[in-house]
Amino acid sequence: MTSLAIAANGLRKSYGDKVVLDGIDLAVPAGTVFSLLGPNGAGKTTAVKILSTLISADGGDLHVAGHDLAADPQAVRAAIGVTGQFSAVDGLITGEENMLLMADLHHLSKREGRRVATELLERFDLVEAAKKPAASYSGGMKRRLDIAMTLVGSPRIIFLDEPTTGLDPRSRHTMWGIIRALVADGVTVFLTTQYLDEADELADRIAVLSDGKIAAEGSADELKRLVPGGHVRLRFADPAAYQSASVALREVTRDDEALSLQIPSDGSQRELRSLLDWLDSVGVEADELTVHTPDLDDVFFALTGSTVPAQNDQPKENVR
Ligand SMILES: Nc1ncnc2c1ncn2[C@@H]1O[C@H](COP(=O)(O)OP(=O)(O)OP(=O)(O)O)[C@@H](O)[C@H]1O
Repeated sequence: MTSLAIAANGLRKSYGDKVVLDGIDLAVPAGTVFSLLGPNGAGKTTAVKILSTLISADGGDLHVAGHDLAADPQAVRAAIGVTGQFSAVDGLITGEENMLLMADLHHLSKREGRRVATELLERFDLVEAAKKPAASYSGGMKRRLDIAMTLVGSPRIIFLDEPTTGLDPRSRHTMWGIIRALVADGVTVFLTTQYLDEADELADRIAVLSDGKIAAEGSADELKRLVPGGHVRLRFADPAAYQSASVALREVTRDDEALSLQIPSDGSQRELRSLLDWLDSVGVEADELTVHTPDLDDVFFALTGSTVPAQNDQPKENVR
C-alpha cells in the first residue's frame, strides 16, 4: 500500500453560521501532487491552514506525515513547509538575509545555514539578487525566495497556496518547473489553485471544492470524462456543400449563418476517421474541421456553477 502523506476524514470547519468545510475527505499519497481546486471563497486556504496546523478544525480525523494533527501538531510542523498567499519574505532585508534568518529559525549552525542558503539561492536563480533588499524583487523572484525559504527546513510535504496567482506566464512556468523538481525529489505537494491549466499540468489528483464539499475527485482525465461537451465542428464556404453535409450527417447542430455543423464526438481518431469517410462517401469536403474536447474549464463550471474566469494559456479548440 502507498503511504499517505495527508489523510483527512470528515474535515469540518465553520465560521459562525457559515460552513466552510462540510466533512471532506482527502487522501494524498506520498510523493504526489494533489490539487485542491475551487472558486474564490470555496475554503481552499482554510483547508491549507488546518492541515498545516495554523488553525484548528472543528472536527475530523486528520493525519499529516503519519502524525495525528490534534495530538501531535509539533511533529506535523517539523515535516511540512507552507507557502501562503501572503509571503513570509521580509522586504527590508536582502534575499540572503531572509534565507539566513530562516536557517536560524530552524536552529541550523551558522556554517550549515550558509551552506543551505547558498545552495538554495543558486537553485532558485537568486544569486545575483541575493544581496539586494527583497522589496526590490519582482513578483516571481519573491515567490521563488518564499519557496526557497520554505525548503530550508527540508520539508517532505509542502503546502503551496495559490503559488502562481499574479505571476506572468514566464514566471508561472518557472514555478511549475520548481514544483516538478520538488516532486522528482520525492516531496509531496498540496497545491491550491484557481488556474485549471495549472492543476491539469501538475496534479496527479485533483479535488474540486464547492459549497464546502468535494464535488469531484480524480485525475485530470477522469474529471474531463465527467462532463459531456466533446464535439467536432465543420465549417463550409460553399452553402451547397453545407446543405449536403447537414442532410448526410446525423445528430448535427446547425449554424446556418456561419455555415457550420457541430457533431457530438469524443475527438478520437476512430470517430474522426469515420466522420471523414462519411463525408467522402457523399462527396462533400469541409473547409475547416475543429475538435473540441472537454477541458478542466468545462468540468469546473459544470461542477461549481462558478463564473470565475479561468486563465488558460492553451486555445480550447485545436484546428486540424
Ligand atoms: N477568520 C475568518 N473568519 C470568518 N470567516 C472566514 C475566516 N477565514 C475565512 N473565512 C470565510 O471562509 C470562506 C472560505 O475562505 P478561504 O479563504 O478558505 O477560501 P479560498 O477558497 O481560499 O478562497 P480564495 O481563492 O479567495 O483565497 C470564505 O467565505 C471566507 O470569507
